[in-house]
Amino acid sequence: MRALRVAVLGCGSVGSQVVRLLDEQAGDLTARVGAPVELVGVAVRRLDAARDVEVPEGLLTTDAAGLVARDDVDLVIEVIGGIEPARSLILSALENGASVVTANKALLAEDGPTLFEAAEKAGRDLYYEAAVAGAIPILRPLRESLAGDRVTRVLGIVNGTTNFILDKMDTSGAGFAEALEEAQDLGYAEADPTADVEGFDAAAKAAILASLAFHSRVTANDVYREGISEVTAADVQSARDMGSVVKLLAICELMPQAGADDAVAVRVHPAMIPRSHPLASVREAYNAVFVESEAAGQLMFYGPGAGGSPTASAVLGDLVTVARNRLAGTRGAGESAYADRAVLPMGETRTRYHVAIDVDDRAGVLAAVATAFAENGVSISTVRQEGRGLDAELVVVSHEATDAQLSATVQHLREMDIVREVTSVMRVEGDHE
Ligand SMILES: NC(=O)C1=CN([C@@H]2O[C@H](COP(=O)(O)OP(=O)(O)OC[C@H]3O[C@@H](n4cnc5c(N)ncnc54)[C@H](OP(=O)(O)O)[C@@H]3O)[C@@H](O)[C@H]2O)C=CC1
Ligand SMILES: N[C@@H](CC=O)C(=O)O
Repeated sequence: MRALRVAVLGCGSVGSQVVRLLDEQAGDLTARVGAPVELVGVAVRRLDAARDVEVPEGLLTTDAAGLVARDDVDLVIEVIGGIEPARSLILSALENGASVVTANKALLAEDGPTLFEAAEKAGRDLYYEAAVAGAIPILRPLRESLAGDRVTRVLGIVNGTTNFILDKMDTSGAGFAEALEEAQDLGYAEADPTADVEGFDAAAKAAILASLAFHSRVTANDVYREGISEVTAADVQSARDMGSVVKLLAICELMPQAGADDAVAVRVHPAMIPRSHPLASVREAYNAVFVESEAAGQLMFYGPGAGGSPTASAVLGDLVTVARNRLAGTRGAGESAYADRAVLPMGETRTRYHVAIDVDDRAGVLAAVATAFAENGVSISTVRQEGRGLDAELVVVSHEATDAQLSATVQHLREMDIVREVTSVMRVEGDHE
């Protein structure tokens, strides 16, 4: 029986675990695929770097381009990350007839269409389950299990590092900097944590989720993004006071448009959600994705969203599928982006705000604040006032309005004489009423 030949590009956190599992589970993989799976090369940047796995003699190479150009490679696993050389290597692998498995969310979100078109042209598979929420099977359910349903909303905690930081701030009262330091000490956050804390990683994952959920091409540029670096201990306390918790959410929604096809709105930002919401109980570095669809209703997928071994589990799952397809001479479902949906700008997205304001404690202040909301077309849901002597704190939660109306209201408040400071502004998701 001819073996399926696999090349792995990258042998870091994820690649080393892929190489380990290929060795440790060789027997089971042979049984599941229907042919032996043979590792034929592992491309890295530095041959002499310490590795978490012992790579078999003679397989390490710094010539990734040469490895993917070999005509005896059936399957290429790309776990280098970033845009280049990952994109060129994947394109070259497909052109040379190999099927590809990747965990590279940054590349898929930036230039997915180029990769999908190349896979289509080559008649090969391109699978990427590991790119969103690590070990959690979420892309296959969206692409296959829910293919007969109509998904209307996907709400996810898809970045483990920021969930760990926000959870720490919530449980210990720590500030952002202190919680980030702990995340770095524990190895969750990178030395440069920008992609995680500023929401770029979650935005890439949101683009991938939205593309699959709504059968339309959504790229990272279409995603409204705010990170968590501005979230303060006071914001987190404010959330606690109203029975809520702050989470960095990736929100993908189908938005009905009068006389036109539904548009999509995709955003990543910190938001307060009630503690009773299923996503509120997602602690530490765990991920969860909450899917709403017309026929199935509400579904939740939960598990470890990062780390070498969990991510390698998803990579190996794809490897088995792709290898079976290869043996059967078939292809998987491929991309399903038949709908060319408009992307709604953030200003037109409907949301709710929690606003905490430090005001002069004098007659008429509540009426003046209520007027500012009304003049911007925003209806108030709840108001809480606490007098503190000469000043008072007002906490207002709005009803749903467009994001543009809500941010204009905040600007209006900032310009009012009686407002000393707007101390906290955060979007609110889930039913607080
Ligand atoms: N880590 C995680 O928890 C998760 C990661 N992912 C994704 O998986 C992918 C890999 O991530 P991760 O394992 O953490 O990354 P690492 O930085 O740990 O590993 C990257 C690997 O790629 C190698 N490499 C870098 N540049 C080149 C090059 N030009 N040619 C050949 N090899 C190269 C490095 O070689 P060397 O070792 O010699 O430096 C290293 O082995 C990324 O796309 C990431 O987004 C997805 C989900 C979770
Ligand atoms: N940095 C990411 C790793 C997985 O994608 C995270 O923290 O979730």
